[in-house]
Formats: sequence, structure tokens, C-alpha cells
Amino acid sequence: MAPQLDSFFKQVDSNTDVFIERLRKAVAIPSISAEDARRPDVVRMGHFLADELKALGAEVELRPLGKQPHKEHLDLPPVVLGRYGNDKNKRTILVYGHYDVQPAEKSDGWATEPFELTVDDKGRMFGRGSTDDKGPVLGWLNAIEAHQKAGVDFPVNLLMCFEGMEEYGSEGLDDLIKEEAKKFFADADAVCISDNYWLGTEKPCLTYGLRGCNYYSIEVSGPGADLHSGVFGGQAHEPMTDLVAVMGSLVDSKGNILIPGISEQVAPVTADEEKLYESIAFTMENLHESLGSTTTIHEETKPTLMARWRYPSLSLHGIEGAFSAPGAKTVIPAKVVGKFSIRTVPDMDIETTNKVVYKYVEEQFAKLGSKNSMKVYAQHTGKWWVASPKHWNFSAAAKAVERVWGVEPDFTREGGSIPVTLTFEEATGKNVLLLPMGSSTDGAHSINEKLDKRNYIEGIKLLGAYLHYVAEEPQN
Ligand SMILES: C[C@H](N)C(=O)N[C@@H](Cc1c[nH]cn1)C(=O)O
Ligand SMILES: [Zn+2]
Ligand SMILES: [Zn+2]
Repeated sequence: MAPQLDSFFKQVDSNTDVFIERLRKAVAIPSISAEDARRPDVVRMGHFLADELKALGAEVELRPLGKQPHKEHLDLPPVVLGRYGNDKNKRTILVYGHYDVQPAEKSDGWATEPFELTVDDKGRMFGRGSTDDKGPVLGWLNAIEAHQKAGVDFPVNLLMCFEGMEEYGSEGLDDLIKEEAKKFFADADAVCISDNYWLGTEKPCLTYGLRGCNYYSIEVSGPGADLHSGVFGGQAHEPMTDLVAVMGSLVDSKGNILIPGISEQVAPVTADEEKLYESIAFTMENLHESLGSTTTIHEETKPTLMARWRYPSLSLHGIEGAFSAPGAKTVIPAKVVGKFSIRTVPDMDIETTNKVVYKYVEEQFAKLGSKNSMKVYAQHTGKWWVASPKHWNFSAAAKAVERVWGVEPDFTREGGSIPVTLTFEEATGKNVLLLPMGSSTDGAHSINEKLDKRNYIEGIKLLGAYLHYVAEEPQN
């Protein structure tokens, strides 16, 4: 394998500019799944990927998913299904990624235009989606191209499933995965997802767990229209005052969730699990660097990692309808929608969690004695996932990490969520591996999201090397 991988690696290095150009084109498409007006851009991004794949010789289908639930005027973006290679003597690996991105505006505080890939002198490639998840998705395409240019036989058959709604709860994808498990995905021997991050900036990891995510809205309304606070203040119940009181009762500033019935569902920590945290390469400095501050709740790494992987958390995200522009508008908003989410862990149940959340929010609102109306509902939900890393899929990836990065990877869990991971595992019955490309300082979902050139280029080598080791790894 050594000379083959060396030729592949050489091609990756000499095609650096081509691969960065491909990322530049992808970042330039503002494929924001959460914004209705950007839906044509999300669709455009799906077509861009499909065209790039076709040009590389892959068989590609754009699968429509129908209308978006609760937004029937919007078509869901298509799922890009691809196949590269169909050799019965090779293993088949199914890879998943997403081509949609989080919202981004320069005015949010970006130093550069979010949809223009900007490479600085430290090799940091700034742009929305660079690390989450356009860089890793293009990593698979780049690995194919470097094999072709190196004249190295592609070691596996590759099935690809790239969606455009991951950042909005993967609407519509669960059903497609279940339907295709015994059709398009039938040959898959294992699944690999590159859509998370290292714990720090130097040590690669393989990931075997994710938290789930239940995302909620609380709508409070009363007045027929926005009001003048001088003319009407003190006379009408104000939706924003009610909402802030309810939202303020969900979590305290130490991160404790105040809703009864949440912590009761969390599985107890075992003695074996306790030991795992000791060997992970992670420092508080890593956290300070990726946080961009030292404002941590915990002072030590173990409770910090447990808070990220092992316990639920509740975050307040924003208020739709609230005055948020600079200046001093004296308005009483007539209707406001508060958004919060709970990251869930074993053994939390989606429905039980919804039930206790609705009950608690309704009780808190009732306590206010307000004449306004309140509605609470889940926008989307997705279950947590924890798998066994004792599988050839993981051992092949560990060898690839050692070959490319020269170190043994850490085995980690992830605080974020990729809702369809569990669906892939259950529907195909195959092992799922998370193989991250980006690092802890990439700022996914934040301003100034970036992917380091080094992580992109070595990451392409990693994805390709993983496929070579997969081809050779003995069955468990
Ligand atoms: C880890 C992955 N790259 C990611 O960012 N996932 C999102 C998925 C999500 C869940 N609800 C909305 N989006 C995340 O963890 O926030
Ligand atoms: Zn994301
Ligand atoms: Zn992602």
C-alpha cells in the first residue's frame, strides 16, 4: 500500500490550488437552509455538487424530498446520491455530509465577507461552510480526483449521500434513508461521516458518540400590532416581558437545566467511563482558544468534557420579532418567538423530554398571570447516538490517522448533533464512524468560520488513506 498512498498523497499536495478553488466556488453559494429566501441557493449548491461528481465520473441522482413540513410553499432541497465504482470484489463505503450552512451576515461581526473564501497568511481559509461541512464533503471529491490523477486504483466502491437540510434538522432525510437502506445503500459495508471537529488543534480524533438535539419555540402574542411604549407602556401585558421571564426560568448561569424531569433521564456514569476522560488530549487552554475567552463554567477538563459529551445542556438562541438593530427604538413588540434547544444524551427520550418541557413552560407562563397567549412546540428533534469503536471501520481509520498525522487518534464523543447518524446505523445495520477534518478553533456556526489549509489538505489524504485501510482491514 505504501507506494500507492505515496503517489496519492503527492497528487493531493500538487493539486492544493485546485482543491482550494473548488472550496472557494462552494463557499460562494450561500446555501443557508434556515432562510426561506436562500432556498434557491441551497438547491444551486446541490446541483453544483452533482455536476462536480458527474465530471469525476460518478453516477449521480438528485432526489427530490417534496415540500417542507409547516412551510408548504417551499420545496426541500434535493439529496445528492452518488456512486463511484461498482466492483463486487471491493468493500463499499457509504459517506454522508451536508451542503447547507448556518446563516451568516458580515454585520454579525465577520472580519471578511462570509461567502468569499479568504485565505490569510497563516493558511486559515475563512468562509461560511468551510469546515461545516463543505470542506469535508469536497474532501471526498478531491480524494477521487487525486486518485485519478495519480493513476491509483480507487480502493473501494463509494456511495455518497449529501443533504441540504442538516442545519435545519435534516427534514425529510430519515424517510429516504429508511427507503433506500435495502436499495441504493444496500451494498454498504460501513458508513463514514466527516462533519465534526477535533478537540484541540493538534491531535486528530475518531468520534463514536453525538448528543441529540430537541429544538423549541415559545410564541407569546397579545397586542394587535407593535406599540409605542410611551403611549401604551404600563397598560398592556407585554409579550417580550412574559417571554423573557419564561426563558429566564429554563436554565441558570451555571448551565443547570431547571426543568424537572430532564436530569432524571440521564444514564448514570459508570466506573469504566470515568477512566476514559483521563487519557484524552484536551486542556483548558484548548477550550479557551476555541472559546475565544476564559469564561468557562468549569475549571477542569473532566467536568468540561462531561458537560460536552455526557450531560444535557440547554441553550437560549434568540428571539424572533424582538427589536435587535442598533439604536433605541421605543417599541413594544406585539409577537415574539423565543428559540432554545436541549442537547440530549443517553438515556433521554425525545417524547418524554418534549412532555416535561411543555408542562414546565406552561406552568411558568401561568405563574405570570398574563392575559397574553403562549404556545410552545418543538421545531425539530433528533436522538443522541453512541456506537462501539471496536470495529474494522474504526481500526482502519486509526491506521489512516497514524499514517497521515503520525499519531494515534483519541476516541471522542461530540457535543453537537448529526441527527441522521443513528438513522444510518439502524436502517443499514452497519457500523458508523465519524472522521473529522477540522479543528476546535474552526468556529463552526460562529462568525469567522474557517478551515486551516493544513487540515483540508491533510484531511483529503486522511479520507483517501482511510479508504485504502478499509479495503485491507480484516473482518472483526
Ligand atoms: C456537528 C454538525 N456539524 C452540526 O453542526 N450539527 C448541527 C445539527 C443541528 C441540530 N439542530 C440544528 N442543527 C448542530 O449540532 O447544531
Ligand atoms: Zn452545523
Ligand atoms: Zn455539520
